[in-house]
Amino acid sequence: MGRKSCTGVVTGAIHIPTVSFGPKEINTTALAEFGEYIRSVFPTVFKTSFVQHEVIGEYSHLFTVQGSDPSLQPYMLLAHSDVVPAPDEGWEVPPFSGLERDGFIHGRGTLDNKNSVMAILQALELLLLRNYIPRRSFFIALGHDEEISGHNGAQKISALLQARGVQLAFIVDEGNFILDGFIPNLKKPFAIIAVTEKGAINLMLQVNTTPGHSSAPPKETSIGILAAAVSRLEQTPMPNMFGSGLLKMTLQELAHEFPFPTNIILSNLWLFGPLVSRLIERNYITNALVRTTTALTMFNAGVKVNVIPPVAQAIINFRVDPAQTVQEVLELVKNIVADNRVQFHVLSAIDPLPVSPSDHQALGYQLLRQTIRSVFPEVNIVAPGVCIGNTDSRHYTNLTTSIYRFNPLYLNPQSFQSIHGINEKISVRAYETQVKFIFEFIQNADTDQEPVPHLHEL
Ligand SMILES: CCCCCCCC/C=C\CCCCCCCC(=O)N[C@@H](CC(N)=O)C(=O)O
Ligand SMILES: [Zn+2]
Ligand SMILES: [Zn+2]
Repeated sequence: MGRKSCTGVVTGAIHIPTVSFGPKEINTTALAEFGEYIRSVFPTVFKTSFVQHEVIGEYSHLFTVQGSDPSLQPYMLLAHSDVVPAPDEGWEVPPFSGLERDGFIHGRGTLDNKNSVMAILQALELLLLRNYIPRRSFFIALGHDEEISGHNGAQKISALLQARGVQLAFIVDEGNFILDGFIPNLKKPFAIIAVTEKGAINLMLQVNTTPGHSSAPPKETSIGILAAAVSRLEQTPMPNMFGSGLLKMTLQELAHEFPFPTNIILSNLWLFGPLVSRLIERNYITNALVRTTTALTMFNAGVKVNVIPPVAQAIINFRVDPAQTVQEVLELVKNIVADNRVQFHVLSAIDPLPVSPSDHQALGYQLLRQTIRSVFPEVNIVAPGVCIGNTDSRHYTNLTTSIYRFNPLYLNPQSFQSIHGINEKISVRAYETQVKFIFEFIQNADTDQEPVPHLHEL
């Protein structure tokens, strides 16, 4: 390890404002500084002969850790160094201070996702310092533009590895967590490994009308027409897809942890499915698990107080349920808006990602499960699920069919709100446990043992 303490390295990382502001706006100075920073705090990683380091797309980092046994298929760990903006307002401590107080490191990126960047490199640094030589090769890919698409980071790394003929056994990225307090009546935490992620559409709606003097307004303006259209969309949720999704499987795995009568209800979803799906959609977080969500995120109109606005534009961010496609959602949207004065411009669209295997033979899934059981022995349930956000891992479907999105951290509804929100923080203990998790995971990936079917209680 360099000159800094275990958590000191995170503090320093948070301090560098690697903010992705908009589609093409990144803080290149901070990203370059971040590159220098990781070199200084993880010297062993950078000087080890069997660890190759490359800078891709100017600010992303690819590490190739050459294992001693070429017969084992390599895997890849992902994380990203950029963060979303964080204006000072509402924060208990300035978001880029990286202050350590009361057992927590505070600041933007402590959960999303500098914690993973630093924990992966720190775990590798510690292993190398102990002269550990991995058997299975692995890659570490640290994107620099995940929050605005991953086109210059993850996408370029993916293309480069494909050109080199690399195929991966599996990928582990950010995504789901060990969830605590999301389901009423369920006191115990449970780990969800996301085996797919929702799709996304950024749709711009635009209305053009003839400008004129505001003293004699027309019956409807571009703002009024557009406001009515977006309001219809907000008031008309997309269909509840509960019956067709992975969530049913997740809930069945959780069933026996609930007290009576919830355990019976969840074990008999063929009967109680409609009731359960109505309960799930009542909460805004769990609602995101049963349908395509509709978020009105931007609205622009008007040029002057006394001018009838010629153009009004709104952007809507949809997160597409894995049981639907982008095309299906766009059809539904057009039917809901039902006004041909409203133009549709799809700014970007991604279909939901394929479902990765989670059976007994799925190496990546089983290694995660095994490491969760070892590092978090109090967590009884590990189940596959859906990631409601998008991750850099979506750019790597050309290299593997096994993509798992899991952060080895506890998450409660309050900390969930801090991601992209205010007062994002990580406890020192949680960060140290994340390092331990990766430290063990890398070693578990080197064991001979193939995942073996485990016995089920009868
Ligand atoms: C029965 C299960 C209950 C589960 C409750 C759901 C709790 C949700 C838990 C974690 C979700 C956290 C999502 C993190 C995704 C982070 C990735 C991200 O921010 N991506 C951005 C950028 C992008 N690439 O588009 C995004 O906008 O999605
Ligand atoms: Zn992230
Ligand atoms: Zn994010």
